[in-house]
Order: sequence, then structure tokens, then C-alpha cells
Amino acid sequence: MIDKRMLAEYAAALGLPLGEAELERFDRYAELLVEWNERMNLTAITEPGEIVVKHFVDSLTLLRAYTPPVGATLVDVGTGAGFPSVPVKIVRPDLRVTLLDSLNKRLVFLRELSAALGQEENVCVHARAEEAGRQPGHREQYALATARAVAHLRELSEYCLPLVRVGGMFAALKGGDVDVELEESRRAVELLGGKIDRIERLELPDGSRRAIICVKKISQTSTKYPRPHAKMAKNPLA
Ligand SMILES: C[S@@+](CC[C@H](N)C(=O)[O-])C[C@H]1O[C@@H](n2cnc3c(N)ncnc32)[C@H](O)[C@@H]1O
Repeated sequence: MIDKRMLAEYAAALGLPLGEAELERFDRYAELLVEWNERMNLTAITEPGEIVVKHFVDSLTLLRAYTPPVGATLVDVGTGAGFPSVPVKIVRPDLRVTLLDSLNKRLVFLRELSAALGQEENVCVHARAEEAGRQPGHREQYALATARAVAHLRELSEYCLPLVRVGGMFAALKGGDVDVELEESRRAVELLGGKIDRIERLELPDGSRRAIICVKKISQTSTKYPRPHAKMAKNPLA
């Protein structure tokens, strides 16, 4: 379904050589995405060339910005149809992935997808991030939290940083223009026990700009956080 040679080229440009088995998995992923999308709303992107660039390559930029330790635990907050973690897991099968989303129908797809791609060990969690962040099974349990297209960095930090253990990382995949958002989020990141570590800026093959914001978890998050969503919206951390 997808142009595997094109995907291999783009991934190689990110420093990620893909073998035939991985390319086959990406192809199957694209097929399932399009097939299930006819029954439930998973994505607006259904053209194979766009799936390759805007979903697969974009997700893999995470590995350009940050290399998780072997066997690390990774939680993908608001993963939707599995982005960015399912593509990342195709390339890094050693990672122990938790896919978290507040919409149950997405979890039905994610379970089926994980099985079809040989990722049966993925843990699929139906929860809001701010609820999971208060549960002992999730709070400060992950080496890496990531998210793409879920919320403003200020709010996203409150979703993600409570889930990361001290010494771990939170990596937010964002569009290119992040400077204002970063300024608006600095205080929140600090209050939640994080420190902005680095920002990787790059261009996707279609010319669109991306920034991956890497936040190091340097101290425990106060038990005041995360707050319920209504409180976050009413009183943004600033
Ligand atoms: C725009 S989609 C992005 C999906 C995917 N990350 C991607 O990049 O394609 C946002 C997703 O975040 C989920 N979401 C929004 N707020 C959330 C929260 N507080 N906790 C968990 N999931 C949330 C939604 O259900 C939706 O699947």
C-alpha cells in the first residue's frame, strides 16, 4: 500500500535504517489505519504518501531527538491511532510501550493493531492522563513519556511529567513554531519537576517544520499535580 522504498529513504535520513520486516509492518499499519478509519474516525490523513510522511516519519523523529535506553518504559499520552509510539516500537522493539487514550474506541483499534504488528505486549490503557497520573501503577513509573497533537505544552506537561520517574524524559512532538508556547510553559515545566533539556528542530520530507521538546524530570512532582482538567483549564500554571 505504501511506497516502502520512500519510507526507507526518509527513515535512513533520520539515521534509522529499516529492514524488509520493519517495512512490511509499516505497510500493514497503513492498511489497518485506512480500513478501520472507514468504520471509526481515527485520522484525517489517509493518502498513503501522507501516511508515510505525516504519521510514520513524523513519529520517528522522536528517535532523532532522544534515544531511550534499551528496554525502557514508554507511555504515549493521547496516542489516538498509535502515534508516535507504535512506529517507534516497530524500530525499537525492546521498548515497553503503554498506549494511553481517553477514548475507548481508540483502544479497540490499538489492541487489534498491536496484535497484527507483533506488539502483543503493548499495554493499552483507557484513561485520562490526569487520572492515570494520580494512580500508583502509573505515577512516576515511566522512563519516557511522549505525546503528539494533544495539548498546549503547559497543560501537556501536567499530563505527562507526573508519569515520568525522576531521571526520565518527557518528549513533546510539536509543529515548528514553538517559541511562544515554550515561553508560556517554562514555569509549568519547573513547577512539575522538569527542566527543558533540549529542542530538536527539523524538517519533514514535505518541508513542514517540527520541534521535539525534550524535558528532563529532575525532581518529584508535587502531589498537588496533576489537577482535574477543569482546574487546569481555569487556572493554567503560569
Ligand atoms: C488529535 S489526537 C492525536 C492523536 C495522536 N497522538 C496523533 O498524533 O495522531 C488527540 C488524542 O488525545 C486524546 N486525549 C485528549 N486529551 C486526553 C487526556 N487528557 N488523556 C488522555 N487522552 C487524551 C484524544 O482522545 C485523542 O485520541
